Amino acid sequence: MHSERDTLVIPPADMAAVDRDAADSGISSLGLMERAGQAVAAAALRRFPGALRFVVLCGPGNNGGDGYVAARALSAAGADVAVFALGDPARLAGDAAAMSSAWAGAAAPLQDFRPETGDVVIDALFGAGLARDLPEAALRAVEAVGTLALPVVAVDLPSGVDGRTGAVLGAAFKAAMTVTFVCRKPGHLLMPGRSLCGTVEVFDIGIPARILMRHSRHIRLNSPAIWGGALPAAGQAAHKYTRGHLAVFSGPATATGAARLSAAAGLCAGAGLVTLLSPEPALAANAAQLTAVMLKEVDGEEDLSRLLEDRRLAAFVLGPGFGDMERARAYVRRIAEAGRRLVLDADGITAFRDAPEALFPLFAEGAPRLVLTPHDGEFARLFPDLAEDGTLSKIDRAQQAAARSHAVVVLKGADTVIASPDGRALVNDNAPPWLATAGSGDVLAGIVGAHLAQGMPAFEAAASAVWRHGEAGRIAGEGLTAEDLPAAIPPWPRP
Ligand SMILES: NC(=O)C1=CN([C@@H]2O[C@H](COP(=O)(O)OP(=O)(O)OC[C@H]3O[C@@H](n4cnc5c(N)ncnc54)[C@H](OP(=O)(O)O)[C@@H]3O)[C@@H](O)[C@H]2O)[C@@H](O)CC1
Ligand SMILES: Nc1ncnc2c1ncn2[C@@H]1O[C@H](COP(=O)(O)OP(=O)(O)O)[C@@H](O)[C@H]1O
Ligand SMILES: [K+]
Repeated sequence: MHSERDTLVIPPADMAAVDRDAADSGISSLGLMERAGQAVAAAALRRFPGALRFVVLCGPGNNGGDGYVAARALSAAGADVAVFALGDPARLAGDAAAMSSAWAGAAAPLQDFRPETGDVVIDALFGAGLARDLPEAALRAVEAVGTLALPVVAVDLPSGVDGRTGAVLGAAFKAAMTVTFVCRKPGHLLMPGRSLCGTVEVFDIGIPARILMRHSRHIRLNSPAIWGGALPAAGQAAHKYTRGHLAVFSGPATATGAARLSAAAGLCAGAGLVTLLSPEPALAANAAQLTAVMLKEVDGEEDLSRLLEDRRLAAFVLGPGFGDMERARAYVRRIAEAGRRLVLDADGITAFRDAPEALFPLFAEGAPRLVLTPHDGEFARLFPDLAEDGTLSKIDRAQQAAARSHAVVVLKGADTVIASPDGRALVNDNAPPWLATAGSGDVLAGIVGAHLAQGMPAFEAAASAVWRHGEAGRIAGEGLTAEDLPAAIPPWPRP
């Protein structure tokens, strides 16, 4: 399990501030670079002991500086090393210049690099400072290395990956492993960057936690270290109502399965009771399929109002297969007015596509009570301007959406981001690709609902649900269908 420091995610601009603070407090930046480059060399030797030659590609900034240290360390370990430089090494400045001078071997121009089978490439062209598309010589190197499928060890980030957004600038190396320093950067976690990093090793080069914390902006890797303590303990005396009562709205007779998936997941995720609220025409279809999940007819606002008199109904899931947009909006209003907690998914989100401003004020008061679980398409319906703004990272988008809606936003995908209106954001990395299957999102909504019903704060409820959903995907394995997921939800992780 991660320690809290292991979960830190710091964007490159804030890392630059960390570096400045470290220097101001008397920490030698040259020493940091030495440790960074040594760590790269050690990792490369460990992972590729049979390399015929290490080819170190050094860029024009400090990432290149790390490369020169790695070249020296690999050479000192007896390996065959060749260095190729982008730009004239004589024009390097500061620490990178010092490390280039300390490299006793030659540095040929990058244009002369001809990869050979058996090479292991150390990519030290660009890291945190990449500011625009890769230059031509770097693009050619990426292509040549890709053609021979040579293993790449990336220093800090695969060159071409934007450390802030995970976007590819022109082209990028596809690394077998990435050795980064101090903590993860968003580009290691956000797609497509994550898929280009290979295994990520985070190396502590000795920057004290007090400096890191000063510049960390509440972005973390989603991990039980963050929310493990958020589940209220079920004492010996617990009964089903103390474990929370979740209600899930069913769709019409022809579309009941999605809500049943949510309900089943809610029960498996720990809600004491789950009731499916069904319109009259869908009662028979639902009744034929349910056992532990209870069934109740709710066919209009009056039925719902009566139901809301039962204060034990703590949390609701609305959206999976729901279908009726007008009724969705009316139900959401009732639930909000009754002060209940709501997971709004799928059709429940789409119902507000033309009028998101009608949704947000309903849940504006007090601690967040609304959890929105959009995929990218649904997100664009509620937040079209944020979806279109190409300068924003996925983390930025989720954070701004959460602040605007006063909801916890779960922006789904391979790199699901969970954001709170108070600015906290988590990036999830445990979901296997085979979770992308019809109905998988319905299961997630049910898990979030179960956590809300148990009284967890909305952010922790959502984040832990995303993590358990990812674990369930791993446990159920490749080839799973959404129906396999509820039974695979792992127990609550105890630290
Ligand atoms: N605390 C830490 O984490 C530590 C970090 N360390 C290391 O420092 C690295 C960050 O170093 P960095 O800031 O010098 O940035 P880096 O990526 O080398 O590139 C900057 C240069 O590239 C240039 N440039 C940019 N884009 C370009 C393009 N497309 N095409 C052409 N040129 C382009 C840019 O020029 P400019 O944009 O100003 O014209 C500038 O000259 C970090 O990734 C890690 O490896 C360690 O040493 C130890 C401690
Ligand atoms: N490539 C992927 N890797 C891992 N998880 C994914 C990937 N693509 C989607 N997911 C997850 O699968 C689920 C799909 O939900 P959703 O898009 O609502 O589909 P559905 O409506 O069919 O249930 C989400 O939890 C999402 O985060
Ligand atoms: K790099």
